[in-house]
Amino acid sequence: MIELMNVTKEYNNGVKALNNISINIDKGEFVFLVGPSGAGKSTFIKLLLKEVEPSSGRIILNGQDITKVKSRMIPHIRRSIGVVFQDFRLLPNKTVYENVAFAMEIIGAPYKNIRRQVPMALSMVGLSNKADSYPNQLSGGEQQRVSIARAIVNNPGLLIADEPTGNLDPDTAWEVMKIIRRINRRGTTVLMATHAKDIVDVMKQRVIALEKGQVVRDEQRGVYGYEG
Ligand SMILES: Nc1ncnc2c1ncn2[C@@H]1O[C@H](COP(=O)(O)OP(=O)(O)OP(=O)(O)O)[C@@H](O)[C@H]1O
Repeated sequence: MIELMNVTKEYNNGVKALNNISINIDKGEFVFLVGPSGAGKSTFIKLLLKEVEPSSGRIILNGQDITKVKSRMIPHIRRSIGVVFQDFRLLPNKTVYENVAFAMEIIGAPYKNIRRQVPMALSMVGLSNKADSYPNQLSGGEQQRVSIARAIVNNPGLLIADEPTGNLDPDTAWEVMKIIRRINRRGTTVLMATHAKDIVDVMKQRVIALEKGQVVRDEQRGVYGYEG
C-alpha cells in the first residue's frame, strides 16, 4: 500500500527532515508514527499527500510511484487518502451534514451518491442525530468525529490521522480511537502520528519511531517508548 524507498527530504534551509528512510506498510495495517518533536512525522505525512516533494528516493502508493506523477494527477492521489487533523478544520458556516457532503461535492460526486454516503459516514461515527448542527454547537470529540466522517466519506483506502486526539480529554480521545480502529477493521489502512503514550501502549499496534529523520524502531505490537 505504502512503500518508501531510501527517501530523503531536505528542506531549503538544509534541514534533513527525513534521512534515507525505507518503510513498507501493507493494506489494512494500523500504524502509529511516533517520535520527538521535529523527528520528521509531519514531513512523512506531507510526502504522502504530495504537499512536499522528496529530495531523493521513491514513494509508491497503491502501486504507483507518486514521485513521478504529473501535477494534474495530484487531486486523484489525494482522493485515495482521508486526512484527520488535531484541530478538526471544519467549515464553521456549514452544518455537520454539509461539512461531510462538501468532501464529495469538491470531487464532483453525483448528488444521489452524496445523499447515500453522507448519512452512512455520520452513522459510522455515531453522529446521525447531529446532522443539522453547526460545528460550534458540538463538543471537541463530536467535531473530531465529524472530521473523521468527512475523511472516510469517499471510501479512501488510507486514513492518515495527524495527532487526532491532541485537543481531546482522555475519555473523548478513546471514543475517537475506537472509531478509528473500527474503520481500520473494515479494511482501511490507518497511519496515525501521535504523542499519546497511553493510547499507543494500550492498543498494541505496529509502532514506527522516527528520530532526527531516521527510523529508529519498527515493532509489531509496539509501545510508545518515550516519557508521556
Ligand atoms: N517547511 C520547512 N522548512 C524548513 N524546515 C522544516 C520545514 N518543515 C519542517 N522542517 C524541519 O524539519 C524537521 C522535521 O519536522 P517535522 O514537522 O516533520 O517533525 P514532526 O516529527 O512532525 O514534529 P512534531 O511532533 O513537532 O509535529 C524539523 O527540524 C523542522 O524544523
